[in-house]
Amino acid sequence: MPAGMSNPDDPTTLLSRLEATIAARRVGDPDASYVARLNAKGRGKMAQKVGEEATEVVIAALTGSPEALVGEAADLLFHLLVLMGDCGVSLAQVTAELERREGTSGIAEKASRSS
Ligand SMILES: N=c1c2ncn([C@@H]3O[C@H](COP(=O)(O)OP(=O)(O)OP(=O)(O)O)[C@@H](O)[C@H]3O)c2ncn1[C@@H]1O[C@H](COP(=O)(O)O)[C@@H](O)[C@H]1O
Repeated sequence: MPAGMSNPDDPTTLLSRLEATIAARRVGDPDASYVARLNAKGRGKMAQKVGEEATEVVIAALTGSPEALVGEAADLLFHLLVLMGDCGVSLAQVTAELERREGTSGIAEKASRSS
């Protein structure tokens, strides 16, 4: 583990906890909660934030430091979870889809689409 890093939870555990926090805050006070504020602004704003954060990830990857990419990737994952929650899509559904794909080469999967 890089020096100065604490020992974080398992990534899936942390993302599940964040998903639960987001669900709880959604109905909170927009003056006190960023999630509640995003919820009050609606799905369009949530989707816009995902687009913005994705662009910032691209910029950090191409021109920034690895540390900058860490920050932008965290922003993107957070905003994606907010948007998914609003759409009724759970982290478990996404991990199940990734699990279904596990072991299938992307090259082989793409080739199978044309046959
Ligand atoms: N992980 C995050 C997290 N990551 C980023 N952000 C916020 O996301 C915002 C993004 O900043 P921007 O300048 O892009 O957004 P903005 O100023 O709203 O932008 P525009 O309206 O101008 O587009 C900042 O306010 C960040 O603090 C987050 N806010 C909350 N969380 C988690 O969500 C939990 C609940 O947060 P609250 O709902 O605020 O209690 C927190 O305990 C955290 O665990």
